[in-house]
Amino acid sequence: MKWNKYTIKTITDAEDIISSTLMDLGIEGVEIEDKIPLSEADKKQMFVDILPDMGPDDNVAYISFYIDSEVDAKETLQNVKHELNELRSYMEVGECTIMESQTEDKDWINNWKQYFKQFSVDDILIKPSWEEVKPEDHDKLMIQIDPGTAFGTGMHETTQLCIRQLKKYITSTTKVFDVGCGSGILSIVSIKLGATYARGIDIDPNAINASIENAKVNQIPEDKFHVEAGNLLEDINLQQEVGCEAYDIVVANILADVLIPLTPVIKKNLKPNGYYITSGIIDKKEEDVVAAVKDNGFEIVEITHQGEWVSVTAKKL
Ligand SMILES: C[S@@+](CC[C@H](N)C(=O)[O-])C[C@H]1O[C@@H](n2cnc3c(N)ncnc32)[C@H](O)[C@@H]1O
Repeated sequence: MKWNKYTIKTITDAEDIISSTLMDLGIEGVEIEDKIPLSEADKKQMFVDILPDMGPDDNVAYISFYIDSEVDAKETLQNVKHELNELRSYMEVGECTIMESQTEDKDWINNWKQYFKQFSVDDILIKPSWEEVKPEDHDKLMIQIDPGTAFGTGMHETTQLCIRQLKKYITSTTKVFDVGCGSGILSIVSIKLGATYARGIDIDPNAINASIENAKVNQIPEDKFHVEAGNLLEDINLQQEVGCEAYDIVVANILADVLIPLTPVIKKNLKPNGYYITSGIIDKKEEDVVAAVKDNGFEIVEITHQGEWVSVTAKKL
């Protein structure tokens, strides 16, 4: 299916009202480009730690929407122009010119799937649920993942760093707490490696559905894996509910800026001598995380690297 792309040039202050006006006109999904830096909350959710320099905010914003090229867009465009003129009568909306272009043939929701191919982390095969296992991989430990819109195909360096550390410390009696579970990949790998139980939490509600579905596809028994939505950093009830000194391993693949304040919380959840496996740390922030971990009474066991990413594994003393 080909799509016509319509891009409105406006100003940042008018982004919200124009977006909701477009939605009121039945346009589903808009794309906004501007130079406003991401908020701290956006950065955590999107797993972006260090932002490219975009230059100063020039107050210009572009709002794009898409219409199936086979559908007559004349009436919709007339309505859009009419509503933009209405807005202009009582607020500043900038130029509000509309540029038109045609996009490639794309399935916006599923397009990323062409880049997710099966791959191995040592002797663990991680494959999209829609691919077949190649004959040469039949003796590997197989994990099937469909992350949907949650984070966690396993292809990211930080996920692989965590998997390699989990392999070193999981035994048949290990209970794992997977903080920021995303697709559930680290919990599923833990149970497949022999852990007796895994508990996942994530602030992203999409992650919960993805984790439940992925656990089913990987035949994880229901009593071995529980997952729920929540913010471990801010929800004190959740911190207590997940259990004090309840886990042999806490794995947290989250940004350094979240890991640092999360470390004293996680210390309470870990059993004495338990392992704290972290990643999501960009190399420039390695020292900050190491310092926070040591300050909270952990002993650093190992620091591993892949590309520009770092994993710090520590033991609760
Ligand atoms: C990089 S992803 C990791 C996903 C998966 N564990 C993996 O290794 O591929 C980080 C996840 O942490 C979640 N997250 C960020 N801050 C959190 C918090 N305070 N409490 C719980 N989850 C959080 C995000 O929503 C995101 O799904």
